[in-house]
Amino acid sequence: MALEEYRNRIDEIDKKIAQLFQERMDTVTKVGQYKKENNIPILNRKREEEVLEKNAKRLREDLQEEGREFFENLMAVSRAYQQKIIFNEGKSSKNTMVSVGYPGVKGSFGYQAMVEYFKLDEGSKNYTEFEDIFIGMKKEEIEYGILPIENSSTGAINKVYDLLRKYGFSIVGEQCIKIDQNILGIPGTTLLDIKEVYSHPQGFEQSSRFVSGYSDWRLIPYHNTAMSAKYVMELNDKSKAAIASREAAKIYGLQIIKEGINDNRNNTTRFIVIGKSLEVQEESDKISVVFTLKHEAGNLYNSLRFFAENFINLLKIESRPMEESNWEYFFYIDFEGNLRSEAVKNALKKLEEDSSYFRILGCYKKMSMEI
Ligand SMILES: O=C(O)C(=O)C[C@]1(C(=O)O)C=C[C@@H](O)C=C1
Repeated sequence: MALEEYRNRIDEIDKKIAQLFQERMDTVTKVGQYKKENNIPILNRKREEEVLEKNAKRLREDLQEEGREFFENLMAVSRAYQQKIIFNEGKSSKNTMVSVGYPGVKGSFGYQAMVEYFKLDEGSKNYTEFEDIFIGMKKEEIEYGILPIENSSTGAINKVYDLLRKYGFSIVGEQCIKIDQNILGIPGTTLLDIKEVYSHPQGFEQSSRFVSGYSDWRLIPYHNTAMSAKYVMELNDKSKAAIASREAAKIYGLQIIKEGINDNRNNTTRFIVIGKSLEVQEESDKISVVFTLKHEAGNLYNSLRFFAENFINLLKIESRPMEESNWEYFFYIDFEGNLRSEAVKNALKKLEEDSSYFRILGCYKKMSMEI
């Protein structure tokens, strides 16, 4: 077949796709209208996953990856259209606009987590410190915030646990991000040129094995890994380097001097999405609570017993010191379940009775990440 004939064939196919696209967008508009009337958010991650699964299976095996990408983009276009046509009329309908605060700058892991979770970066705002996100929520600058809570190599991010309790916002979702740490420098830098390295303390800690091999390097803690990459780009000096992601190298025009320096190949950070209030949905399958117990023998054992008796699977326990009383703690517990389930209601009722302080932090969809 000649090129001309192939192009004619493509034109025919595109004609059909264009008709179907228009039909789909008209239907998407109706869904958008329904969502607006019923105060339902545009993004429905569960539905999108179903659409992707269903349609990938309809395709030949060698086309499934591309098919997923096609439908992912198609739904991103649908969402943007719903936003434009329905939610943006009369622009200031603040409660329907998703605006999210993330830590760091573009290219930070917080930024990546935000894009993954909300599937967009419009209406987002960056903040330097974790606490600034909580303050931004309080001042109603943003509706949601996304913050790292735990890393698979270095453990809990204590500051975020403390802020969660201090500000009283709720966890409404979570997102895991695979973390890669790299040595970045201006083009032409070699490992031997480097004298000073900038990164977030987490960046140093996650790459401690590699970094310990260069005892002459001065390690300078910085607000955020991507911000250190930006700073190194601005310094434009071969003796300065940053530890940050590949994404940050791309955004700030830096060269990757040494790739994948994180000690743990499966280095993953779990982020939580915080909102003003609880958002319990049918598919929510994880709950977080914080409580304190009277300082008496057997109290923690007794409270955890309520979970075992109700066959509830505990996922994580973390303790944080109470500033006002030495050697007493706030316990943060994550467990499987939905707040509407009887077993969960039973366990929480008993736990609340036994606690001197008790708060449900959130009930949201658990993100499992195979490694
Ligand atoms: O089914 C919906 O809830 C829609 O709004 C439609 C649609 C789609 O394009 O298929 C768009 C956005 C949602 O995140 C999920 C799916």
